[in-house]
Amino acid sequence: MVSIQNLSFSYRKKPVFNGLNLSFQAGHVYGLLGKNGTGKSSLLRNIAGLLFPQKGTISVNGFTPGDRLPIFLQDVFMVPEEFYLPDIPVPDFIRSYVPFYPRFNSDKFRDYMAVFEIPSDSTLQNMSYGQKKKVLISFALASNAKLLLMDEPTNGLDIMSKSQLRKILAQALDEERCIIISTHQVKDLENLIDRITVIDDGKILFDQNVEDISRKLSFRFAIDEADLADALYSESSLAGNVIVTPSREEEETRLDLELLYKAIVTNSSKITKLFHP
Ligand SMILES: Nc1ncnc2c1ncn2[C@@H]1O[C@H](COP(=O)(O)OP(=O)(O)OP(=O)(O)O)[C@@H](O)[C@H]1O
Repeated sequence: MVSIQNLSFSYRKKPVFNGLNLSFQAGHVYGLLGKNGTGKSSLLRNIAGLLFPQKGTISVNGFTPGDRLPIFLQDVFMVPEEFYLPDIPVPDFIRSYVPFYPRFNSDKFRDYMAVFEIPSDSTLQNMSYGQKKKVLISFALASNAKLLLMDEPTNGLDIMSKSQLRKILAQALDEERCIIISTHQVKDLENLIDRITVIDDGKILFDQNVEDISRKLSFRFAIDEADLADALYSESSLAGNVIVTPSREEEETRLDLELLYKAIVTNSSKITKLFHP
């Protein structure tokens, strides 16, 4: 659905990407991870056609985002970290924005709002940041856009709302849809993301399916000193040393995204070798 080839992008004085290659397929939820300032938001904005590459190409459903053709825009929805919504009643907001999304589904919008426990006839003016975000996310999903770009969607959501969001996103995913989520709050989206892409210093540090990660890596307590010494990453906790280590045969452990991320950024060469022997 999204194909990025040889992308170079910089702000006036700040190079962000130089020759980035990456693709995103329909039917998946991608977790885009990376340190502050590595370019996650800039990448999402390039994909949405809000920023333009200096070199290279981006193709989304066969369109070049920077052309901003209406037929492209109706199939892409970006939920940015910071956003503005007008101080108007929700029904007026819907009436104003629905014409841009011909496949918008009002019933689904009401369903998502109900899951988030926000009355569909309320007013944006009286809402908190988190409540407005829920309206925007409900709109994004109900738009039926094939590509959903979400920048830190769980920021500002309370604990219950985070699980409501996971539920809604899981419901909204189908084979035609691709959801790319940039986040630091990996725990919030565990069990939802099915491919992890880590960007570091403008490059792809890691890009693997959760299934392959679970097959190749194990997340557990160290058995003894030797086990600890062999680990790709370790962290002490009250219950013992937690480690990320290559899986032994037929060993199945629960993927811990936070530990995985730490292992990737601290020991990327060994992890890369494990996935690309
Ligand atoms: N409008 C801008 N003008 C100039 N430089 C910018 C602008 N926006 C971002 N940058 C710089 O570009 C780099 C990438 O920023 P970006 O916001 O894409 O990173 P990020 O990975 O999303 O960061 P975070 O995790 O903190 O949200 C950073 O070094 C940042 O300082």
